[in-house]
Amino acid sequence: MTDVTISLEGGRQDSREAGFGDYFALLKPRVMSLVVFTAFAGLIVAPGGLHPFLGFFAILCIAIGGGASGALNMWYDSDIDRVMRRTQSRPIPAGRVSREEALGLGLTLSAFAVIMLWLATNVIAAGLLAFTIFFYVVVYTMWLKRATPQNIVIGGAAGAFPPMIGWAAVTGDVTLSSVLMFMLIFMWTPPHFWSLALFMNADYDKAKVPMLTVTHGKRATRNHILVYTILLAGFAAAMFATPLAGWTYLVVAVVMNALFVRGAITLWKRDEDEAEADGYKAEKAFFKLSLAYTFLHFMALMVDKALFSFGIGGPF
Ligand code: HEM
Ligand SMILES: CC(C)=CCC/C(C)=C/CC/C(C)=C/COP(=O)(O)OP(=O)(O)O
Repeated sequence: MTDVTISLEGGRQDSREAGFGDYFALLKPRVMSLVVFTAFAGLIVAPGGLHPFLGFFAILCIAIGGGASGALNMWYDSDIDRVMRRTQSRPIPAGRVSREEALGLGLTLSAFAVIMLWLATNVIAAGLLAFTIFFYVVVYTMWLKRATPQNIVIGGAAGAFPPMIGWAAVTGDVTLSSVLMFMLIFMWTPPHFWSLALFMNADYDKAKVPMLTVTHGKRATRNHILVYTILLAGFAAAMFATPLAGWTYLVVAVVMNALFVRGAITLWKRDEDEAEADGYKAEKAFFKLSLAYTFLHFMALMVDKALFSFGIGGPF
């Protein structure tokens, strides 16, 4: 373990020796938990089956690959992370892990995860994992994030691939059903992130990251959240008419989309004085709801798959 004591302007300097927890934090474990869960859902709802050991190993590879992409994101973004309050105590800006170590860890784990997934399952799943890491690190982090307020709309595709990877690990292909799961996350990402940006705007402003809240203001961001949430609700409802979804999905989709649209309308109606006065309560609640939204939709798809296998429900 290395003791890094470089001086980093703005970062919260911490010269204690780096421990396992610091290297683990580089993998963005909290965010990746939902990424891994959606990959797991893709694997479960795919037709056919994988030996439980191989299935577990495939999910482990996706988790390692996702974590590695988080480390590469932190390697490249250490200058931004040093400026933003939310990210200042991450291992690199805090001075506990060097950029070189994060780069080395990210590249090694990426290669390991892709090769192992290939050996354990197939080239399509491994290729998708490699492409996802590339998309998050190169397309989103290195290019779009600092270039355009559409950064997360396009870059969000990276976070939408994991269920496709899980599906491909079982079937070895990319089909309409796996693309539908991709689309659900792809359309969910903008409301998920922009609600957070509403109460984290000062950070992005300070770091000069062109998030929509910075370039077009919070009013425009609230309008965008509403439009994307309505589009998402339409798409989520239409997914009921596909063989992937059953009655559990329908119930979850109706409840969660009603709540999500209601939340988006609440955010749309609020002005900044009101939001500041109550500490962005509604925005924070909407962000939390966004996490439950994805978790429950994918959970419902898995429950329906189990019910189908008992002959209950059956594809619509
Ligand atoms: C480009 C797309 C995305 C952007 C820009 C984005 C941005 C963010 C940010 C800035 C946070 C706060 C992170 C922190 O804790 O420091 C966050 C939290 C989170 N995101 Fe996303 N996100 C994206 C896509 C996703 C995807 C695809 C998933 C999973 C399917 C996801 C799951 C989560 C979770 C679970 C948290 C909460 C972590 C916690 O408990 O602190 N995000 N997101
Ligand atoms: C399997 C695999 C490779 C999965 C990757 C999934 C993926 C791309 C998730 C995106 C999640 C995320 C935290 C984006 C944050 O944006 P940011 O990096 O701008 O956030 P930050 O400010 O917290 O660093």
